[in-house]
Amino acid sequence: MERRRIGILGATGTVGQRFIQLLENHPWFEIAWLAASDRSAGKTYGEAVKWKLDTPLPARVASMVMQPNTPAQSGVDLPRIIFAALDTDVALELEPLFAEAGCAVISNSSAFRMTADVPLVVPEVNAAHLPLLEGQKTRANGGGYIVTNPNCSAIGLVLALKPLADRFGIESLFVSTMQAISGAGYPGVASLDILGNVVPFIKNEEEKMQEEVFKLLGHMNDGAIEMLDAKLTAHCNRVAVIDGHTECVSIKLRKPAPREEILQAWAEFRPLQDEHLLSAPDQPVYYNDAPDRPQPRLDLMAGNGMSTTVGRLRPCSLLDWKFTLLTHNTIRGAAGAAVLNAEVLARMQKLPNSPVSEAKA
Ligand SMILES: NC(=O)C1=CN([C@@H]2O[C@H](COP(=O)(O)OP(=O)(O)OC[C@H]3O[C@@H](n4cnc5c(N)ncnc54)[C@H](OP(=O)(O)O)[C@@H]3O)[C@@H](O)[C@H]2O)C=CC1
Ligand SMILES: N[C@@H](CC(=O)OP(=O)(O)O)C(=O)O
Repeated sequence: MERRRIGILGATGTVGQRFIQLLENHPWFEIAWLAASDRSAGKTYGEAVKWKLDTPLPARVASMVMQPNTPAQSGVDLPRIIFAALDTDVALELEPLFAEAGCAVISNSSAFRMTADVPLVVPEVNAAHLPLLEGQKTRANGGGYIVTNPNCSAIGLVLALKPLADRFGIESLFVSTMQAISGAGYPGVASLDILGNVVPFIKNEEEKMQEEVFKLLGHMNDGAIEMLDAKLTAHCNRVAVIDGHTECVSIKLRKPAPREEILQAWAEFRPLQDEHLLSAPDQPVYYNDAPDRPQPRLDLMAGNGMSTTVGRLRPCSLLDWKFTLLTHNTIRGAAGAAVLNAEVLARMQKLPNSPVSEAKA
């Protein structure tokens, strides 16, 4: 695979830092451009960032100069692949500018997830939706486009649901989340609000989970997404955990589903196994049969943070079955998901040329 220059927009934030950690030694991508707010432009990355990860900030990246955050102002040769980790209101304004400038914008934000011609993708679940981006390329003329990954709670949920949807069909679903504080970005939730506490509200989260799951599990029909026809209700809560979103799920299926067949559906769910993608975990849904798992402290890094761990499958007296799942919100739920989307686009030869040899500085 030819190595490509990439940029990171929102590089100083919680998700931006994960991008740096995941991409610094990535054999297909080279970090060549960084930008965030006007507060950061002109500083070195090391000066602009409050590095919060438990691996060292790479020295090469620390010395890079943060660029202005619009394509027209960029001082160095703009890469044509941009990983974006911006707040939604900022993404609404900036992401289209980069797409119109001919960039593939691989976005984390919710700004365009539900836009009809923007793919909302988890590759194991709905890589078949990626051709939607062709409609955007026609409009923008420059060959740029936006591809999005879902809300971090929706990602873990659809990984566990997809094998069940395919084998048994989903009729209705109840999900209650316990979401880590890193999901709120930095500095996020005040320590006085969250320590020793649970906050039963995350703005817009329940709405996003409810609508995104239907698009993710929908089917392409005549060039558009036909949403999943099911009922879903979500309760979203913030808990005093640093990383890792836990979700308790009760589900009603359309066909009888014996326990062994559900476990088999998860175990056999390896849709990307022949694609040789660097960030794809061998086992996207890992079932842990211990009675008290999954737990954020113990199961967070399954599949290098890219697997969803499921446990506690048991009958539900209201619906059919219930289980618990855990997903790393800033890796599988954010930066890792976007990197995997880019790897799939690279394999499909849908990424613009962004050759390393053209780098100016
Ligand atoms: N945290 C998580 O688990 C997940 C987050 N997401 C989504 O990813 C996006 C980023 O989240 P997160 O990293 O947590 O947020 P943070 O608040 O930690 O980081 C925000 C980033 O955006 C930059 N920024 C702020 N204002 C502007 C601006 N006007 N122009 C350009 N850049 C700006 C900041 O730069 P500066 O340092 O200069 O202020 C910073 O780099 C959000 O849309 C979020 O909803 C998605 C999935 C999971
Ligand atoms: N809102 C999520 C993080 C996230 O995924 O947000 P968004 O859907 O805006 O990208 C959380 O607080 O944990």
